Amino acid sequence: MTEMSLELPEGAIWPDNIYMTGKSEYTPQHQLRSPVNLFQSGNIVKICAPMVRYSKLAFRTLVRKYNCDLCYTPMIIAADFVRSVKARHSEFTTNQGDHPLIVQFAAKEAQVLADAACIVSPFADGIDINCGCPQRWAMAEGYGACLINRPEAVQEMVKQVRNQVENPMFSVSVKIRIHNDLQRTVDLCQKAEAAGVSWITVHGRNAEERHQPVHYDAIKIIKQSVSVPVVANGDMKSFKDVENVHQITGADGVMVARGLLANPAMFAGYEETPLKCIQDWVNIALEHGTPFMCFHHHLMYMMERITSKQEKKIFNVLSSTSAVVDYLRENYGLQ
Ligand SMILES: Cc1cc2nc3c(=O)[nH]c(=O)nc-3n(C[C@H](O)[C@H](O)[C@H](O)COP(=O)(O)O)c2cc1C
Repeated sequence: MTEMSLELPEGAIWPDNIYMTGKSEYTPQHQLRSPVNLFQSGNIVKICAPMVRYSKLAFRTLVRKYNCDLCYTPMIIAADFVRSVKARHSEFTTNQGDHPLIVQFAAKEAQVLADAACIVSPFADGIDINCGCPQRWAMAEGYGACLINRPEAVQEMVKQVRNQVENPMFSVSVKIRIHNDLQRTVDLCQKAEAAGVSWITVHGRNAEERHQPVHYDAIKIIKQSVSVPVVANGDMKSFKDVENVHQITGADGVMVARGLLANPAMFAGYEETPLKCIQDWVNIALEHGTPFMCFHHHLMYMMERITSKQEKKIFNVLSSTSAVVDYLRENYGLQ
């Protein structure tokens, strides 16, 4: 398969016959946009986290305008993706400008993950294995954070993707939480490294922790224990936080979720969402035909810090895209 298949119109969904061709060919263009190269630049790599319902194509397009270097899709269940045409169509949409892009999968079986990786490999730059989701349903299914206790299973998944996706520049990363006993996390990371993982993202909390302070010291120890790049994640709300965490941990990259929802221009150094960014979101979302709920939720997040209680009372209950656009025009002069 060639780059031609990337020339579908904005927001197009890839036809199923393209998915099913499986293995992709390696082309020099892949090398140019390899995410692994980003880590070799020496600059801290700024990453938009995987976020179910939120890190979709329209939002990725927005954050890329504001200095985000690398974007993740929301988590996709690999088994459903491989099995169901409907799941593929609803879960994965991309376009030509959506690079570098990592598709994050929830998986527990190496062959299923490798199949899913082969399907997306012509259209993305890498896949990530979710080893951090602490939600009860995910753990019960054997996905997410319970994988940090199965280092051999993680190794096998990394190896199978490496062996079965032909493009050598295609990345295979993992996103983990930490153990109470940090030595077990170090062991997991070293095993993942031995299996050929491209980089490791560490959300510096254990699977039980929610709002407790992030253990940046643990991320620092992990960074010192492996040679592959390490990405720090957790509680960065401003560019200053990014710089602090970079300094404390020595991490090669930073991954941000809620900070970018609140201010998609954060990586460009803005302290709060600039009006220009809100206008960009309106333009991008309308262009992509973003469903109202998603369009509105993002605006509520972005405007949280810049609107009064009174304004929120009105804005948050608006119930159609046209009502939101009218409100923004009348109150903020947006188009
Ligand atoms: C709305 C939302 C959706 C999320 N979805 C995912 C996901 O699909 N996969 C994943 O690995 N983590 C997911 N996370 C966790 C984040 O990627 C991140 O690890 C966590 O929020 C800590 O980073 P933060 O402090 O920058 O928000 C999600 C978080 C939020 C807030």
